Amino acid sequence: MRIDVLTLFPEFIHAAAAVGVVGRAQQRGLIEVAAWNPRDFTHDNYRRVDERTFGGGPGMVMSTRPLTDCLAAIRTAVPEPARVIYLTPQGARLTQRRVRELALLPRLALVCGRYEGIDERLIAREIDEEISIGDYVLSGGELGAAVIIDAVGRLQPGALNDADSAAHDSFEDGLLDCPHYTRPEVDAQGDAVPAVLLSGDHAAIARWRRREALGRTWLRRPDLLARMTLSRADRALLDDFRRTWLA
Ligand SMILES: CN1CCN(C(=O)c2nonc2N)CC1
Repeated sequence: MRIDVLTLFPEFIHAAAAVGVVGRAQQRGLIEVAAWNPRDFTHDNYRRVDERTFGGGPGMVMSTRPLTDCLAAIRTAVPEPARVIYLTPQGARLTQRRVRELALLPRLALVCGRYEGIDERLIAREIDEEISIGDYVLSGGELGAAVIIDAVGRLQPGALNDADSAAHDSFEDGLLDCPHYTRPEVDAQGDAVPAVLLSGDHAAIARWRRREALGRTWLRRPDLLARMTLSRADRALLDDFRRTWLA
């Protein structure tokens, strides 16, 4: 997969994509991340990339001409067409389901706005999809781009090894992840690892993990549970968790 990022801060994108699983995926040739700076597509002495907004009021808007020329260069950089995504609070909230769909595409182009954003006509003309990473306002789209690069990059075949398995990540099956424990078995405060995890009984461990994932989702994100149709076995595990929790 190739991801092109239009950003005034290429160094941020390169740094975010160079570490961890995504950095390793790049080294393995599983993903390619390229950053493009619209400032390189300006033609004035000051390399201006912002303009005043029509209608007056505070805030600037990113200049359209450098963005248009930068996007044209991105589109023609390689033959593969890209799905062009604009990061914005006005976008659809990013979900793991959408991440899994985006991870299957051959190429993405992520447009990172700064200031008040980009001209609405540019959105209508150039943007395929608007995505928000959450209901809060950031200073630019770069953090959203980094989120997409990481979430999509780690799902590329071969990116994760067993230690990083995405199989039981939160949201992968609609549920939050179960709790995790490592050494020591009993910590300095005297808190012990749940005995089932030390039992070697893999079936019991799997049941415990599923029960905890169901219970944690019920407690923390009932909205996720409401969207699910639980199997008879899951309903029994959740009932057991609820009985214990409410006892
Ligand atoms: C123009 N700029 C405004 C701030 N911004 C965001 O707050 C944002 N991006 O993605 N999810 C978000 N929330 C990016 C775009």
